[in-house]
Amino acid sequence: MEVKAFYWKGDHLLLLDQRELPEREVWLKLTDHLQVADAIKSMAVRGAPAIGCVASYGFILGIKKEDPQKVYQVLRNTRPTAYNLFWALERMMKALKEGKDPEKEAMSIEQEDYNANRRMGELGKDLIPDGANVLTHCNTGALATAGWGTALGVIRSAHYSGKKVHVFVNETRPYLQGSRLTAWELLKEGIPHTVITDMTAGFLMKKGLIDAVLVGADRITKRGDVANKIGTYTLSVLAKAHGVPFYVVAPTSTFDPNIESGEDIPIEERSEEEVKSFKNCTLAPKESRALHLAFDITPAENITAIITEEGIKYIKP
Ligand SMILES: CSC[C@H]1O[C@H](OP(=O)(O)O)[C@H](O)[C@@H]1O
Repeated sequence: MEVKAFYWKGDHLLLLDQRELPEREVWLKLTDHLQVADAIKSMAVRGAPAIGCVASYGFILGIKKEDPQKVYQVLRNTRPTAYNLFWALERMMKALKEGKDPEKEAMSIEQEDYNANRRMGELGKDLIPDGANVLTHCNTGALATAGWGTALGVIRSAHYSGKKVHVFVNETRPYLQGSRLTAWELLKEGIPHTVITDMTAGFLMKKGLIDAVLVGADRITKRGDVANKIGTYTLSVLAKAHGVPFYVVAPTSTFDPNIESGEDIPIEERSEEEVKSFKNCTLAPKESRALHLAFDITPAENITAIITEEGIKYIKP
């Protein structure tokens, strides 16, 4: 059975609490938009496409009792970087204004995202040679989307096409989306993988042990700059220095048509506490300051290709 991050149940949303993985599978029953907003803000659910889908269902729950504009704003204000959130909420508000069934709209958003992931998997799998060692950052799998995944979806598709693919999984401090979530997904399906600390990737590239890097995206600008999990930019510089192909995999719902340069993308800054401790484990003196930028910007010049459900855009030869 495929991994799912959420299930819409008509009058509530069942959400897998990703803060509890990999030790526990805890499902939250969300019955109003405030609970959904809190789940997004606290990263019980995360991942640009998943956030868009879940916010759409939160919008349905909210407008049963609240003014749609208020509901829209509450959900919109949860996290500032992932464009899919705004794209989905604008689509829901438009559907409402046009007299369409909002529940059908939200379910279409979910189904379209899943279909896009499968399509990107089919397109992207041919870029992964049989026997390849690939590196991925953060979590871009079923937990970050409506299912299957974006970058991890390409890796899944390559695996299920019969190719031998091994995945180096960047742990991705501080939330550990890689070591906690990507490894959990890959283990469930028996896809070979090795968790590494974030600082290991460059040395593996120098030793010729990485054949390609595949990452997701939270927002992509008109010129092809990409906002993604913090550490992505560093990986892109290392990949460029070592001649390793660097692929971004994202549906068209991640593309922001209003922004030219990545410098104009708002970068979420999260609590210092999330850097200085993890699940009650102290990682730094409580008196020390910490800087917690949740995303960074990778310039188009560092990207080999962007894979979308509409095709593969080669940024550079
Ligand atoms: C399939 S895109 C997932 C994207 O979202 C992640 O961020 P977060 O876990 O903070 O929501 C990361 O940037 C991934 O690439």
